Amino acid sequence: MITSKSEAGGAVSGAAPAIAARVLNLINGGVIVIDADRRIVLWNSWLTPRCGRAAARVIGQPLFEVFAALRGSRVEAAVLAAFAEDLSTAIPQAENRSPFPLRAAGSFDGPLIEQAVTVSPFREDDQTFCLIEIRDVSGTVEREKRLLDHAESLRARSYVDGLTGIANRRYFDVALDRELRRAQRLGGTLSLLLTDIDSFKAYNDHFGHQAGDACLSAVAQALASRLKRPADVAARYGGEEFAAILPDTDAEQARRLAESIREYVASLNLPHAPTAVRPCVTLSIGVASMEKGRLEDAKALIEAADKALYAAKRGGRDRVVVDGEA
Ligand SMILES: Nc1nc2c(ncn2[C@@H]2O[C@H](COP(=O)(O)OP(=O)(O)OP(=O)(O)O)[C@@H](O)[C@H]2O)c(=O)[nH]1
Repeated sequence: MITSKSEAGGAVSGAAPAIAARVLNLINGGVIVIDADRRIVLWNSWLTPRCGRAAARVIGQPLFEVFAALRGSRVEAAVLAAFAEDLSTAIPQAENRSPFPLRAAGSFDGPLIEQAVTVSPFREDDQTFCLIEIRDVSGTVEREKRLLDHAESLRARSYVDGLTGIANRRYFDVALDRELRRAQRLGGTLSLLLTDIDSFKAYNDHFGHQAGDACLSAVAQALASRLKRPADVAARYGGEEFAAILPDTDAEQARRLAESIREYVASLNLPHAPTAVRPCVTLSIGVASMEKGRLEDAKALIEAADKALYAAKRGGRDRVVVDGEA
């Protein structure tokens, strides 16, 4: 076998030109070489079924006439930099994912292939050429998108209470913190309701735990359905306790809303255990509102609402108590 040293120091056999031509057409990606006049001097067969043009039709043609869509694109800028400044460029995928109008092999109207494109200048026989490599990254992009969707759905699920379908405690903590800071920044108001199903132990003991779960779901839906503003948040705070975050709502408005929730749940007439205070499921609700200089952080607000809730329980249940009125 005849071998000689290549420019880069690799070994090249006498059969190299034939092998190189064969390999060029076996490469799983597009390879285009253009000369300083931007005319195509090399075109591999990967490109043919993806743009409907064989080498014979494009060799000698100006690249930016064959692909007019490339005019003004990052590819044109990279080609300019290659010839003018001897710069190689890997075109960031975030910018234009499909700079060349290429489609899946044999498809004439399918979606464009997502591409990773690199542009590299080189010199041969005192002339400058530019190598353009195109890789089909549609599969990688699709996998990336599926992973992102999956991560997003996991994240969303991590904020939802599995039993009732409303927001969970983790979401409540994040939302209360965010809304408190927003209210302080804008000088607005904010109220918090803490709600507890009355004598729920008796409910479970009488009807069984599964019926208890169904009752929790029904109360959660009832609570969520009474909150009409987009920024309101209904959350399961713990076992049989629920919370409502009410931005832009003062203590009096919050009391009225709490009363309407209490009345609505009572009106559902969900049968309760014989030992409960009422024959139907009822709620006790504690209300606390943020005030300037008082109840400004989540901990203080929750404690105040909890104290009001405790007062509602002590006062006989099935009632609303506003912080400070206990
Ligand atoms: N079915 C069901 N029960 C739950 C769940 N979480 C908490 N509980 C029950 O809720 C009941 C709460 O009981 P207590 O805290 O004693 O209060 P209560 O019986 O509601 O009485 P008051 O709050 O004083 O009116 C307990 O029996 C818990 O087991 C749940 O996810 N499903």
